[in-house]
Amino acid sequence: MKTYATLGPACCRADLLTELLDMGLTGFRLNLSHTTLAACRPWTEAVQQAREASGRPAELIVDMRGPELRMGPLSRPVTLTAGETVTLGPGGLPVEPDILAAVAPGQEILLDDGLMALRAETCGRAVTCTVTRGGVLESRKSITLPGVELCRPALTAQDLLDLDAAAGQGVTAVMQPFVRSRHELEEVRAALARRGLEHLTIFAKVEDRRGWQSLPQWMDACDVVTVARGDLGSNLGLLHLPAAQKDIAARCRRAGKPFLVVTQLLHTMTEHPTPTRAEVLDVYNAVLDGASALMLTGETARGRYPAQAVRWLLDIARQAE
Ligand SMILES: Nc1ncnc2c1ncn2[C@@H]1O[C@H](COP(=O)(O)OP(=O)(O)O)[C@@H](O)[C@H]1O
Ligand SMILES: C=C(OP(=O)(O)O)C(=O)O
Repeated sequence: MKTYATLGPACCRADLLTELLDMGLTGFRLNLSHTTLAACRPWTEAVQQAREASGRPAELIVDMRGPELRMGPLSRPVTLTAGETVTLGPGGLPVEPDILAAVAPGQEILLDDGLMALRAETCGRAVTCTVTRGGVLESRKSITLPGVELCRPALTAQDLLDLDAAAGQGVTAVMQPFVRSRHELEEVRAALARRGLEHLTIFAKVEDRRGWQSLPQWMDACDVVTVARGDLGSNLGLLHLPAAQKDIAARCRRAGKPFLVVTQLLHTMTEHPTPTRAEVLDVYNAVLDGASALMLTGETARGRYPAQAVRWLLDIARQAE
């Protein structure tokens, strides 16, 4: 079983990363939706120090921006209260123009993997919305328009710059968001080949219905299918996520394809030192369903108990195996 932890302010110290590798963690993921590779040099150096201190190779996966929809940067968190009106776009919260153009009145808009929700009221260059589920919105959180699909390139200009820096920063794999066709994976492979990085592993994230349904057409063009339950849950509706995960697992098993399960595996451990029974069962079941890899996100990137979360992940996986 391969196990990964997402890098973030809560864990990026060489001594802690070494401890995680010594426990048996396979490697780390850097989510480039929140940063650039160049800006993370101190973190990638900490990974290199941990490799040397532990004597383990430690994979380093960069998760590209790709076609994923994100809120723009915020200088500080914004509290959204149910019932209030909020503006997206010029004069309001930063959102890219192609997202605003795709919104029609009545559209549901989910923020931060569905933690918060809005309903679009009036649309134009800016979109006014009613907050239907409140919360605290932080910088560059995910934005989902259920049922709407934007046409975006597989790799952003920043992704290409990040790939330029990959060889010099010890990157071993890329994770491509919102894969919906072979074509996108071929673009990623070509971008890697142009940089002499054809040896990098490609993880392909299933994040919406089209990605799920087209899986048989593109599965063999990646190395590891990734069940990205954050966006997949928001796009399908949370109630449809279990069937989707089971179906993807079954298809991967039949094809002999490795697959990774990620997001909220041990979410409670972001704030608490132990997981819930439900989380322990979820991880155990993912292993029984044939997952070849598991990945923590916020638990290690920003949580209070990164080392304990990794310990639990490894222990549950071993117990299941
Ligand atoms: N490189 C980073 N720099 C700062 N904060 C980060 C970074 N990566 C992750 N985080 C924090 O950890 C949270 C959980 O990580 P992740 O699941 O990868 O992000 P998201 O939920 O936004 O897709 C992020 O929302 C962010 O608050
Ligand atoms: C891991 C995921 O991707 P991201 O953190 O980029 O939303 C997910 O959607 O489950």
